Amino acid sequence: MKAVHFGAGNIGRGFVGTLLHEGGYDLVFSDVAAPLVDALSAAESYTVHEVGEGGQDRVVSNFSAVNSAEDPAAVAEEISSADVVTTAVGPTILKFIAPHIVAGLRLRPDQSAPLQVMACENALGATDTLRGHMQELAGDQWPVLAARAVFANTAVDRIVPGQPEGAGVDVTVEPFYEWAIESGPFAGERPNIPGAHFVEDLGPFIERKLFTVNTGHATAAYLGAAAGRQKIAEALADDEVFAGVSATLEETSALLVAKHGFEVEDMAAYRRTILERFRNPELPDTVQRVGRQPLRKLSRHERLIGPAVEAAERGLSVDGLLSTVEAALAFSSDEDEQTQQMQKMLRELDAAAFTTEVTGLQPGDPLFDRVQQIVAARQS
Ligand SMILES: NC(=O)c1ccc[n+]([C@@H]2O[C@H](COP(=O)([O-])OP(=O)(O)OC[C@H]3O[C@@H](n4cnc5c(N)ncnc54)[C@H](O)[C@@H]3O)[C@@H](O)[C@H]2O)c1
Ligand SMILES: O=P(O)(O)OC[C@@H](O)[C@@H](O)[C@H](O)[C@H](O)CO
Repeated sequence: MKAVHFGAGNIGRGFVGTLLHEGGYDLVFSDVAAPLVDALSAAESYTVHEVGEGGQDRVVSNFSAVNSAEDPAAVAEEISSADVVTTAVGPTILKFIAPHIVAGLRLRPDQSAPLQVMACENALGATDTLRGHMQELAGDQWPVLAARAVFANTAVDRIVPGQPEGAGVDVTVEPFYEWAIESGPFAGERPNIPGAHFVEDLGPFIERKLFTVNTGHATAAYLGAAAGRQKIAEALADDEVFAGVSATLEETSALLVAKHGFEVEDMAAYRRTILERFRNPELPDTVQRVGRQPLRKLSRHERLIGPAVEAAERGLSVDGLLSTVEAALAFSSDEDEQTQQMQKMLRELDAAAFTTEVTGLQPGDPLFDRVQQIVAARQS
């Protein structure tokens, strides 16, 4: 069995690649970072160090690496004979992955079992987004190519921080993981991924993950940065940040209970587990990594505005979520392009234009006025 995985970064090596390896797949990593591809090509194995309670080392082997920028033909060739394709590149990069999968499907023999495609990104319906890009590219050929693949949305959860200098291709991760995959598309022939669970309706799972783990994480990062903390664990040790994260997560839990019927006690237990994960003192995770790309995180269907709009429509509290939005606007980073772009937009656009462009909220939407006021206050 063979799996081609796009994005050999933190979660790619530290989670998706690890589980695919443990499921018996020969792995082909595809990335555009030449030093990373070279390092993987030169390595026979790498070690995933799980740090924190119950953590152990896991060794990943039987992999190769291809640079998709330098050798797209080799990537297409690998996909033509693969069983599974996964991605962990970031939601905005999926449009650059689509041409490779389309090229691979063109080469794929009709009698092959359908290629199983799963985008493992922090976004609602990421695989649907990838398939949409592919369909657009394939044009009239799409019905033929689409018959050669199945597409399943997934929700992946494991905190994989940025890796320290000199770690090579080894990865430090938390012991916890969860991978939920839509079962419907597979018609019985599911990929062999130990520890993954298959669900008929992914909607509640991905929203529970994105609007709890990622909303809470973003809140810890933005409030933590405002309080001068560098590590996520340090941010959580600050009583005010902790109170802010807890308040925000109570709001998203109330929404998830109302919308999907999760039990109140189950959501409380889920929150406790997540807060413990954030507090893991052995995990070198930073507010800079977790707060990266604030324009994506402030967009309409993402972890802050997404649940805030739905909570407001139900008459639920959104004060905590809006405090996180306020802190996000103050976020600064020397490394992150989007953060600098956000600061530039705050300087150049008026509050109404910024609110519309960044959050997707329109005048007349329930939260538009409150968000616009937060933006205006930031600009004054
Ligand atoms: N790190 C985590 O804790 C975590 C957990 C769950 C989900 N995710 C999601 O996984 C995705 C990746 O996150 P990450 O933390 O691993 O980021 P990362 O930056 O460590 O890895 C992304 C990798 O994608 C590569 N890449 C960029 N453009 C590419 C292209 N066109 N083709 C092939 N590879 C390309 C980069 O070179 C990099 O190696 C994001 O969507 C993120 O939200 C991350
Ligand atoms: O990857 P992002 O930028 O969408 O979000 C940053 C973190 O919240 C995220 O990477 C988490 O560590 C991860 O989603 C945990 O499963």
